[in-house]
Amino acid sequence: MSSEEIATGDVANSAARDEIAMIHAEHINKRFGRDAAGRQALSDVSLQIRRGESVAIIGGSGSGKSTLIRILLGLDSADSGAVEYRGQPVRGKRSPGWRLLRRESGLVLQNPFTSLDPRWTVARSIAEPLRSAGVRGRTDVTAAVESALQQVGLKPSHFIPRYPIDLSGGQAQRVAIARAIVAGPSLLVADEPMSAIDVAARLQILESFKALRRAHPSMALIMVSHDLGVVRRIAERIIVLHEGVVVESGSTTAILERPQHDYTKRLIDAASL
Ligand SMILES: Nc1ncnc2c1ncn2[C@@H]1O[C@H](COP(=O)(O)OP(=O)(O)OP(=O)(O)O)[C@@H](O)[C@H]1O
Repeated sequence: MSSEEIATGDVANSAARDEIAMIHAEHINKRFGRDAAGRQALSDVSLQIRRGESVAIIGGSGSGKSTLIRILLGLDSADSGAVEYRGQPVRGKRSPGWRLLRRESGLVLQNPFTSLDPRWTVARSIAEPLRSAGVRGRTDVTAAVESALQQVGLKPSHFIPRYPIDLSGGQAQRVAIARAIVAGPSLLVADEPMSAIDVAARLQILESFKALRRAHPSMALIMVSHDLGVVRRIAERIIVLHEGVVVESGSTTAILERPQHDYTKRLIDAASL
């Protein structure tokens, strides 16, 4: 398809464009604080995420990674620029793109204990997105919860009755991942999913993500990570953010083995210390 065909932007082309970019973000700017002490968190960020691809967003602390993810998911608004999900605008909670994203995306955060309600059993936490989506049948919900637990390598009969307090950090994070994928999302977003987990359990989390990608080849994964070892194992493409600017992006091999930008070179050097 030519770029002219994509650029026409009519409804018929939305589906075609979806094949090319599931998420399409253009010229995103975001500033926190209006005065001189304010901070330009993102400057003119444009990117596309395709169906089924696995993309890592890397960058130092404060480079704008979480802000970018929040804007892509419609959880925060940009000052200027546009985000589309499957050809639909993501602009506030009434926008069609936001509604689609709410149904079709799952989010995994750094600390699983903040995303799981301590008063709820594992089964209830995992089932909650299904219930919000209107799935009511008890058998359907139980089957989906069990399947989600199996997909993250947790034995359903052991984990279904437990509460978060009975889980290790690694187990809790896998429950949080099960919750994020239980409704069969088209897009899974993970913001530093391993950084609060002890090193021994990180491999299991990584394996869970890899197994999910094999089981759901059309699901896109966006992962924010400081850990270039993780990024190398999970991502096909890397976007490098520095002070709110995309300084470089490309295939994982190209970025990690032949970085062009000094900042990327410094990140890679620091990771090998
Ligand atoms: N709600 C907010 N109010 C004010 N400033 C904010 C807010 N959220 C983020 N910032 C600032 O915007 C910049 C980007 O923050 P962001 O959290 O996106 O970075 P990050 O790359 O995810 O960092 P980290 O790796 O430390 O989580 C930082 O300077 C941060 O202090």
